[in-house]
Amino acid sequence: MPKVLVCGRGGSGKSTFVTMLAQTLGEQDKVLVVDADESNLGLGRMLGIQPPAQTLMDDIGGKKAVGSKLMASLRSGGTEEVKMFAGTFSIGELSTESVSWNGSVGLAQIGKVEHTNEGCACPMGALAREFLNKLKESDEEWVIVDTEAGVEHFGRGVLEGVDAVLMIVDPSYEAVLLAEKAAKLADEAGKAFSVILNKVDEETKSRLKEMLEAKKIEIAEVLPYSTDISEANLVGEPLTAESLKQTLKEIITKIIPSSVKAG
Ligand SMILES: Nc1ncnc2c1ncn2[C@@H]1O[C@H](COP(=O)(O)OP(=O)(O)OP(=O)(O)O)[C@@H](O)[C@H]1O
Repeated sequence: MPKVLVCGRGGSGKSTFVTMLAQTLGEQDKVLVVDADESNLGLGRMLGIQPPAQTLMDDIGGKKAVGSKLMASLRSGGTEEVKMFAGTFSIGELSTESVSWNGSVGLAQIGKVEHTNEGCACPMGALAREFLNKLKESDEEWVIVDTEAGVEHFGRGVLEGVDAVLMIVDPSYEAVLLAEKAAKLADEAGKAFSVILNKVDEETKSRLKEMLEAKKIEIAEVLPYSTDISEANLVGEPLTAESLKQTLKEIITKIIPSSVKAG
């Protein structure tokens, strides 16, 4: 199954969507959710999964070690390749300390900003790129990547190892502009790109459709504003995808038509 990267502007609903998609896919397959947002702390809570004991960054020696490898590569003028993993690996080979499982859905975190003045997030971007490039999922496994707001991860090449990019667009002009930029960047990288409208009502849905169609951006699906979702997030409860399950299945079918099995 494919690796899917979910992006969007801040607060558009990326983590909410990733959670519900993972729950829906988890009914039939194994799903690894990769949290590539170094600032946000809420994904584990939404998924109802205790975050893993350590991040993938900790697992390979910490941010300083990765930063030194990046510096060495820069000093060599690019001749010294940055290698964080010896070769390819499967989901099952990831250490138990760096993935937490709840049934068929697992959560891994690239790394988090832990200290003031700790420097830029480039090591996280480099790690996310190599991790996704070298992780080989089977036909029964999905990888869903939750990203930081904006398009920085496009610049860092995080999408290199993924198969499809889903962009969450909430009702705002900024989201439309970002969708236009993300569509161009995904096209440049040769990745399938689809837009999901989120938190819309009938009025905002048709306005957004017009604006995106004018920019030749196709809308894969529409998720309405849901009071169940906003209430669960308000009190910090895990989310459930029950009311939106059919829509999510349609989204999955559009990403990869053969993925939804009978029953
Ligand atoms: N379909 C929806 N209906 C109602 N509220 C929603 C919906 N989707 C998301 N929300 C609300 O929008 C807010 C932002 O959602 P979420 O944290 O998933 O966004 P995000 O894009 O991951 O944010 P960040 O950029 O901070 O990582 C939350 O309060 C959530 O409850």
